[in-house]
Amino acid sequence: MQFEFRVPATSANLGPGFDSIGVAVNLYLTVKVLGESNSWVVEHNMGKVYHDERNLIISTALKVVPTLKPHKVVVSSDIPLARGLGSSSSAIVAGIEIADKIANLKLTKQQKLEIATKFEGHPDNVAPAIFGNLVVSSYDGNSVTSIVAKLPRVEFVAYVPNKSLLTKESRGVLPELLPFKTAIEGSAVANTLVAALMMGDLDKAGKMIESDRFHEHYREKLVPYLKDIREAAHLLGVYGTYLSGAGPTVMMIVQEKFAARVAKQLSTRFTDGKFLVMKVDEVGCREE
Ligand SMILES: Nc1ncnc2c1ncn2[C@@H]1O[C@H](COP(=O)(O)OP(=O)(O)O)[C@@H](O)[C@H]1O
Ligand SMILES: N[C@@H](CCOP(=O)(O)O)C(=O)O
Repeated sequence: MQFEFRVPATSANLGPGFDSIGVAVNLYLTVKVLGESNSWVVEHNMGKVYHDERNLIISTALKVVPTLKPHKVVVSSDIPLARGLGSSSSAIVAGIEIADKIANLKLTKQQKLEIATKFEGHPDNVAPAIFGNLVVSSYDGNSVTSIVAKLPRVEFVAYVPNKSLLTKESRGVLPELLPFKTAIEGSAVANTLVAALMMGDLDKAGKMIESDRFHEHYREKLVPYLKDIREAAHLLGVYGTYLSGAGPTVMMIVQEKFAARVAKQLSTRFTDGKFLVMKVDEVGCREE
């Protein structure tokens, strides 16, 4: 059996939407399944990533269907690894897709979302990787409730540092508990963000994106440049700046057509990484 599909990268949190909100963007993990083989073989040029059944894509497929027959798979990706652009979520979604196709499970998107969230632990990246667009979700440890929404017309500028940061390490600096007052403030900010996005009020959305109470403050020591980029971005009229996923990428939401200019101007000052201009992916995981 041969098939090909791709999964978009995702940018999670948008500030206060910690573990809940994410958006699909137009960088892709492309997977070609070439046919049966004596053992699992994954061809790729992604550096330190396994080529056998220990590869996250394959280990995920085998978690879904342990008896899945081995295949030869060719993977290419323009999603940077461990940079806060959801590479592991895209790999998990790809693994579920492989299991679904080879074993003819006929899973619905909602079933794929439930499985992916269980594996990843939170739905904010896997949901937009599956559905495309902006997705707001909640997960109670058992089932996931999601709303897929279109964003107003904006572009994204990402500062992707040269140095990686594993999500696990960046979650390690977060507190066990939040004071009740902080939690209430954080929830109000997140609610207002979603309402502003739905009404297309990008100025208020930007203000809320930068008012997170849940995680950015704790992670600042891992991403000291966040504050400086945010300040510089304000001078360029950017709507809002946030830590993409667990970082280290810093994401800016920018008025359409200004993104290239913002990226160019910031790249003269922030030189220990690259700037990428992205658009929303409105489709999510799809067959090629
Ligand atoms: N396409 C892929 N194939 C196999 N493993 C992958 C792939 N993409 C990501 N991974 C694994 O996920 C790790 C990064 O996950 P994580 O720390 O959550 O960062 P990210 O923000 O990129 O999701 C990589 O170091 C690699 O082990
Ligand atoms: N809500 C998570 C999102 C992690 O996203 P990733 O792209 O860094 O894997 C978090 O902030 O830890």
